[in-house]
Amino acid sequence: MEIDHNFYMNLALQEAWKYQVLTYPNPAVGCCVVGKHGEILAVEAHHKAGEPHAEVNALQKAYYQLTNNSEILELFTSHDIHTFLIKNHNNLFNECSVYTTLEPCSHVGKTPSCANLLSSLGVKKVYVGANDFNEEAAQGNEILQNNNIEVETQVLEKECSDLLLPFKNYIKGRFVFFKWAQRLNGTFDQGSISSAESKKQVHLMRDKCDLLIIGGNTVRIDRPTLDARLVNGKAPDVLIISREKEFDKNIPLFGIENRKVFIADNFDVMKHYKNIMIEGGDILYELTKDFVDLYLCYLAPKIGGERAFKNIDDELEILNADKAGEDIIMWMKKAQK
Ligand SMILES: NC(=O)C1=CN([C@@H]2O[C@H](COP(=O)(O)OP(=O)(O)OC[C@H]3O[C@@H](n4cnc5c(N)ncnc54)[C@H](OP(=O)(O)O)[C@@H]3O)[C@@H](O)[C@H]2O)C=CC1
Ligand SMILES: Nc1c(N[C@@H]2O[C@H](COP(=O)(O)O)[C@@H](O)[C@H]2O)[nH]c(=O)[nH]c1=O
Repeated sequence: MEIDHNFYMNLALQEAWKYQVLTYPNPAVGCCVVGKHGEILAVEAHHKAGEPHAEVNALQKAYYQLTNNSEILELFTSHDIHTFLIKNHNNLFNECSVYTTLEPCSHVGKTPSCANLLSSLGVKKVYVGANDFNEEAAQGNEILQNNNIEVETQVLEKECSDLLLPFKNYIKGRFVFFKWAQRLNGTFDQGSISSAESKKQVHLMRDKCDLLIIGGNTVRIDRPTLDARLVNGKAPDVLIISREKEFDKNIPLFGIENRKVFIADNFDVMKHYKNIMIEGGDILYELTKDFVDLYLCYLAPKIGGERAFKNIDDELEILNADKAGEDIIMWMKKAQK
């Protein structure tokens, strides 16, 4: 395998996708710090809005790799890590390169500016995937260049832009993704399919989304709860898509405090929500295909079940594939025809 700039950027991308959607309303971002001999010092991502950016997490780990000083690992806020690095860097990063999927931020918001931090540390070169189109945070490249840091842009630009698709939609007002679990023979029915790790990931996503859409039949068959209990998270509001008006109110999803449940044969209520997850089968897939932005499939190494996605003639493009426990997880968008 050729170890080139794309190789390092790919590591940053792969790490960032693990937190896709979980950084809402922030973008998913990854960062890789490389030492003077090409050795990987850190591969990190932004985990959650309000917490350190990918660059800060990666520089924290890289500092530890270079110094073995574990004091820095005891710091958790972006502000504390910035302050520590600026005070203690001792020009350690002068020969290091930094690969970041998104232009380092220029503005001081909930966290200090990453472009300023990289400038203060005097890193050798910064490789950037996609430029920031969020006007508030853009101009990071310019700050770096004004501080004599070499900057190379558009490294794996298409892949880094795809990573930002949810964020672009948050900014426009609404992001919708369709998630389902299936077996190797394409079936999605008859109970538990996913690994424990996948189920935990799905609960992290439920915790972050504000509306969960589900089919009427699923509610009648599964009698689901649709909360985020595996991660002690909050339960999203629920929209049941159905031709029926009434459901058995003893079904656990109706018993969750502070949750709204809508029952409708249309999607109008979506206009009040910004981060929407659909958990559905083939019928819901057809009903929602005009407005779904991304698809997320958990593929389990199992065979069984009965109902599969049939009579659907669609092509999707895989944007990222990873493992979640025993399952393969795939983020996809509609293929350009
Ligand atoms: N593996 C996974 O990730 C998932 C699996 N499932 C499984 O799928 C099975 C249930 O599938 P099903 O609910 O059919 O599939 P879908 O998730 O595709 O939901 C479709 C629902 O839409 C409603 N519907 C159909 N046509 C219309 C219409 N024209 N207007 C409004 N509503 C309409 C129906 O509800 P109604 O009949 O009330 O009108 C139907 O139940 C269950 O076994 C469940 O466990 C479900 C979700 C995710
Ligand atoms: N079986 C299955 C899923 N099924 C979805 O999860 C719902 C059950 O949610 P809850 O009652 O909160 O546990 C169910 O109705 C269906 O929408 N999802 C997955 O990620 N993997 C799985 O294997």
